[in-house]
Amino acid sequence: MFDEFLPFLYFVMTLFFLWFLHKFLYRPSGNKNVPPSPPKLPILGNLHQLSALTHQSLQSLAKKYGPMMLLHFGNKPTLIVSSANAAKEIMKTQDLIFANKPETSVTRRFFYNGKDVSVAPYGEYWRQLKSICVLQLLSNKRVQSFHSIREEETALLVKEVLRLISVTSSPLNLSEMFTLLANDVICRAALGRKCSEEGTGKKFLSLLREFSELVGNVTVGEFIPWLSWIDNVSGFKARVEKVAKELDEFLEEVVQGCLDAGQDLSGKAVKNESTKNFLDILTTIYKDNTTGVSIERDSIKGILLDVFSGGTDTTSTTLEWAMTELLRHPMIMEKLQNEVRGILNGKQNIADNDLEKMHFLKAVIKETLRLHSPVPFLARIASRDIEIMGYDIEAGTMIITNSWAIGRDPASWEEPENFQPERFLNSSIDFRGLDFQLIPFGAGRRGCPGIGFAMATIELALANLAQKFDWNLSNGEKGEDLDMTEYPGITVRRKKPLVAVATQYRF
Ligand code: HEM
Repeated sequence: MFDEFLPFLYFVMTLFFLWFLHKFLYRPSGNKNVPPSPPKLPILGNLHQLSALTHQSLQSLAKKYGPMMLLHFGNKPTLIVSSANAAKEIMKTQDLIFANKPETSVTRRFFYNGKDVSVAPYGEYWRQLKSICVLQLLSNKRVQSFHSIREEETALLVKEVLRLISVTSSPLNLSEMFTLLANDVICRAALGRKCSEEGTGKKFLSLLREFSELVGNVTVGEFIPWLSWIDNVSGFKARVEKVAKELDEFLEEVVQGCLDAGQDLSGKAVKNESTKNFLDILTTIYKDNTTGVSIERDSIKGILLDVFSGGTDTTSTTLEWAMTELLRHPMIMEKLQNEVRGILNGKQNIADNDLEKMHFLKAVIKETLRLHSPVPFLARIASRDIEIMGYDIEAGTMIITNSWAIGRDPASWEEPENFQPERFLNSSIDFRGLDFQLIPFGAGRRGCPGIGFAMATIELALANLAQKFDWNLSNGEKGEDLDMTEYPGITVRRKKPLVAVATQYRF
């Protein structure tokens, strides 16, 4: 009889021991002024208070505990930042102290132990990689040089809509189309080829999907190290290993292929500057020791992975939410169509200088990014003890800035939950990292270098869809009934794909 109770007794004793350990390890913070915290549990800390849509849970908690609150993810102290002022302290005033990003065993494995730009530790090598991204891969001039890629891929999107509406009256799956567009534009700019059309490329795209899922996964072992054996038993670590190995094989092959093909017999580069893709540029820097910049082979692969992981889902998600909001607000859609059709005056090809004049289009995109910041969290690590807004933050604390919540903060925005692009028409507020109430691309040293590239793709696609088609929801569904449920991940997409009915606009 007693034997039957033994496991239970062990269980209770283990819990008691862990509670005791916890009490011992979490020393009181003395006379330090720590930010407010919700009550936490032993072992779990505040993890039990988070839902799968973590940005929403953290927004709710911040309403109660304030714009700077200290949570514990397992044993990791984590400062949650939910206001523009606090974000400015982290990413502008004290940017240097918070220039490092947190690493996990998964990001270390995928990003070549920090040899890429997005998770590399702050320092001279990272600065070199970032300047390659800003000045060479994603400069305005380079973004312009990809104009024909954007034009051709957007024309294919329009052609596909025309084809589908000529053969079926079923609604179109816009989510799928935006994913294809974003993948094809980035693949061509990065590798000079379209991954969606050939066997190994298709496999690469499916590996990238798995990669996003794995990187976005919060595993028990990351926050409660002594439970990391669960990640082994569940097969998670084996999956990471398999996907990382296969991604590396693909990237290694394209890098070697470029190194083999990139020179003529005299050793000169075959391509001229205006036709170079990211891979050409990175392999040239790798081979050429005369520029004073040298990068490792792993960094070529790491940066390519950064560009794919940072540039594809974010772009397609922005398009998806923009069209969602336009379908929910037919008057705003009409205003956009009037602007685009008026400026183009029957002209079919949309040039960069046409887009420059489309102020309402730009306002629609800004408003989309305010309400639906595709990457809801900006992560940093405090490199030393520091006081922020009167609170003491310890070295090693993880900082999560909730850019999604800041975009909806009533302290910064009137009627924050409403989609009102007009709010940006007579306003200088922009998303380039200077106005902290709108930071979908982050800010400071670690801010996104791909803003120009992303905007060029998004503006052209949206302008074409608004000019060439009229749009409705399927089955007479009303805008206000459209399902807006979000799906968790590194980028926050719609849970259900966006489907809509298009009618060709006759000029
Ligand atoms: C709508 C589209 C996009 C959004 C919303 C977006 C958002 C972001 C965000 C939030 C960060 C982190 C910034 C921070 O922590 O302060 C980031 C970093 C980054 N993004 Fe983007 N991004 C987009 C498009 C792109 C594109 C098209 C590229 C490249 C072609 C790109 C490349 C990168 C890279 C390399 C980083 C890492 C920078 C670093 O750590 O220094 N992104 N992006």
